[in-house]
Amino acid sequence: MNAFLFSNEELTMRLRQVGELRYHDKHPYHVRMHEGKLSPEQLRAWVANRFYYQKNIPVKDALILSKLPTREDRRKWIQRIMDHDGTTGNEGGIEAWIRLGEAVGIPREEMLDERHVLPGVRFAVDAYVNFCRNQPWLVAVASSLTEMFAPILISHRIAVFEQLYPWIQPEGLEYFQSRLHQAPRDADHGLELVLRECKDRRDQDQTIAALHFKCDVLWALLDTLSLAFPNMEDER
Ligand SMILES: O=C(O)c1cc(C(=O)O)c2c(n1)C(=O)C(=O)c1cc(C(=O)O)[nH]c1-2
Repeated sequence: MNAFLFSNEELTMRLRQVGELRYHDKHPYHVRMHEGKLSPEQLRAWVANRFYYQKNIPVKDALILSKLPTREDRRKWIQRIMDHDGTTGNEGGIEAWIRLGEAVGIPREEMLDERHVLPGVRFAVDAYVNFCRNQPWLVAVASSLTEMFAPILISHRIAVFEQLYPWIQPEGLEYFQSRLHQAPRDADHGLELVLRECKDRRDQDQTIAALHFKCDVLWALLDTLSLAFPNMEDER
């Protein structure tokens, strides 16, 4: 069976290919965002619904943390939870996302009580958390590897928000600024674990499938938003 094992380079390339084909930067909702074409209502809907993803990230990271085999692995992974939940002196990513909400005009309590979260978004995000709960840690870690593709998208998003959505208060963009250094670090660690732990071709295929699944989660989130907040041209 190991005669068919991919080299580390080949596996890395195949994981990257999943992103090239299926990452959510190619979804029409994102494409329109980056063309400056989302209405304030559509952009607010994206921020309020993505909050449900953001608040669940440290939950799924805690599930993965509980399965990691060594202290060294857990010490690195725990940083993700601190990045999102915050620590003394650093409010963390969830708070930063709430401030992004305020910067686009969503009151804090409306983010916290989840009144804008659509059922399909809830199902997609819950599926991701349950995937990480139920799958072996190698597979769950592989599903986080969309972070390999996030920095380019996020750096474009910062420029797009500044230039094409000048009504957004600039303080709101701090979340994205911090992801620019956090995401590559997380992606490097996630990839290191995957390359280290894949022992046979079945493991490798499962990691590719996990990344595929995760791209579907992100895609489903945007499909749900597109249905609930269609473009005016599509309505005619
Ligand atoms: O804004 C984005 O497009 C985007 C995408 C992703 C991603 O690809 O999963 C993450 C994030 N942001 C993000 O901010 C984040 O903290 C994050 C954690 C994870 C993960 O699966 O562990 N993905 C992402």
